[in-house]
Formats: sequence, C-alpha cells, structure tokens
Amino acid sequence: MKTTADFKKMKESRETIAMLTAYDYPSAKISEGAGIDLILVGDSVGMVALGYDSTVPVTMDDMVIHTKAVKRGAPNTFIVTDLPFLTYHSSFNETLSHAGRLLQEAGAHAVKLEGGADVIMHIQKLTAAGIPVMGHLGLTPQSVGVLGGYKVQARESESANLLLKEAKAIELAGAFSLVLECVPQQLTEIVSKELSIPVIGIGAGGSADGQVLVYHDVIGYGSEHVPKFVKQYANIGETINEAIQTYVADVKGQQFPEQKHSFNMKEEQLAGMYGGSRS
Ligand SMILES: Nc1nc(=O)c2c([nH]1)NC[C@@H]1CN(c3ccc(C(=O)N[C@@H](CCC(=O)O)C(=O)O)cc3)CN21
Ligand SMILES: CC(C)C(=O)C(=O)O
Ligand SMILES: [Mg+2]
Repeated sequence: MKTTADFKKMKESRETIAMLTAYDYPSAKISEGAGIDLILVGDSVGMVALGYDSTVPVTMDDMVIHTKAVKRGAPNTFIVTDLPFLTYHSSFNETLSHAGRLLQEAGAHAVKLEGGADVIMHIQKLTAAGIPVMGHLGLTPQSVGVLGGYKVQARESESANLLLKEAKAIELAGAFSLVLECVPQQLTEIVSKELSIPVIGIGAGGSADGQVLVYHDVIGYGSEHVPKFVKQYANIGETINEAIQTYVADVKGQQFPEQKHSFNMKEEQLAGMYGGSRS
C-alpha cells in the first residue's frame, strides 16, 4: 500500500497521482484492481449514490458505513474519507472525535476537510494527534449555499492570491496533500510549484501533481449533470439500462428462466408427493 510519504515522492519524481472516489465494495474493489493510487470516500456519495441535491445532508454515520464498505473492497489501498458538513467547525475535541471515528471505526487512513483560514487550527490539531489530513480549496461544495452555486473559483488576482496564501497555510499546518477544485489552470500551476505537498486537481487543469474524479462520472453511471471538467470513459448507465430492459422483456416473454437456470427433483421423489397418489 502507498503511504503519505510515497505521495510526496511521487510529486518529487513527477509521477502523477491517480485518485478516484469510491463509495462501496464493488467500486473500491474494481478501483484497487485497476491501479488507483488512493481512494477518496467523498461526501459526493450523498449526490451520486443517495440522491441528495448537495453534500450538505451527508452525516458522519453515512461516511462510516461507506468507508467500511470501501475498506473491505480495497484492503490494500490508501483511503481518504471526507469529514462531512459541520463536523470540523466547533471544538477541536469534536473534530478529533469525528476524524478518530473515521480512522478507528471505519478504517480510513486520512481525512479530508474543506476550507482555508477557518479550518487551519483544526488541520494542525488533527495532524498533531497523528491523523493525516488532506486540504480542499477552490470550489468547496459544502459551502454551496454561501458560494451561490457550483462555479469556478479564484479567477481574479485578488481571490487567486488569497487561495495561494491559504494553500501555503494548509501545508504549514501539516496537511500531507491538497485538493484544488474548479480553479483556473494557471493558478493550479502556481500552487503546485509553490507547495512541497502534492496538489490533486479536479477541474483544475493538467499541471497539478495528481487528478481526482467522481467514480460515477468516470464510468457514466447515473449522474444527470456532468461537469465540463469530467472525461467520461464509459457509459455504464446505458449498458445497465439495456440489460434491465432485456431482463424485463425476457420475463414477460417467458424467455427467462431457461432449463439451465432451473433445479430438478428426482422422478421418484416427484412421484412420492402427496403420498404417491399424484395422478
Ligand atoms: N457527480 C458529481 N461530480 C462532481 O465532480 C461533484 C459532485 N457530483 N458533487 C459535489 C461536487 C459538485 N461539483 C460540481 C458540480 C457542477 C459543476 C458545474 O456544473 N460547473 C460548471 C461551471 C459553472 C461556472 O463556473 O459557470 C460547468 O460547466 O462545469 C462543477 C462542480 C463537483 N463535485
Ligand atoms: C470531488 C472530490 C474532491 C470530493 O470532495 C468528493 O467527491 O466529495
Ligand atoms: Mg467532498
């Protein structure tokens, strides 16, 4: 299994880090088998798997259940789990106990949390307690209500400078890596150069030290609105639709089940039913 030290080495040797979300046993198992460097159990689970229209309703219990399933599917892959909405904003004790649950009870190796200046002290406390932290700047979906939608962030020099400053503070606070979401590629290039920890981009251009995408987006599975930054590598939703339509038609047309899907009783056992009086 790769570790935080390996991710840093990968940045130094310019081997791009391939990260993907996973939410359950099969998605984790397939991702591990396909060579994903690290898995993110994202709170995007709320949108792509649970049907919410944002990540805000996702709870600690949701993240624990999904992380446990991912852990069983990918026992040999580094797992980062998102701390959900409002679980790292009050006391340090609360932040520590939430992160502790994800590591001890669920089996995550690290946690990710969104934000800059407001969460720096929480990153520091977690790291000091021995919990690896991944930061997340740019479009931070848990703040969708404040941001006013899922839009590209830090397009102007002032906001870009602020993001760079916060990125440096996150590194200084002890984070082992940083996600940059939906920012101009020129800013990603600057941040990646200025930080010594790996920067993982999503909708942040090609110059980050790694890339992350949502599992369902990559395989074309059920996501209605696919953001511009996504490359869809398959259309699994269409494949599933065809399979289920054929199943329905087979059942209604009595084409399924066939003999090979059916079990048999020995002739004498059949004859012996109803005390042998069966005619
Ligand atoms: N399926 C899925 N994929 C994701 O990448 C994702 C989620 N869900 N849920 C949580 C957040 C929300 N994300 C999103 C969602 C939509 C856009 C989007 O539509 N952006 C516009 C640009 C808007 C603008 O700046 O004007 C786009 O055209 O891509 C971006 C990020 C990223 N995350
Ligand atoms: C999109 C990634 C970075 C994320 O935070 C998530 O999937 O929840
Ligand atoms: Mg997330």
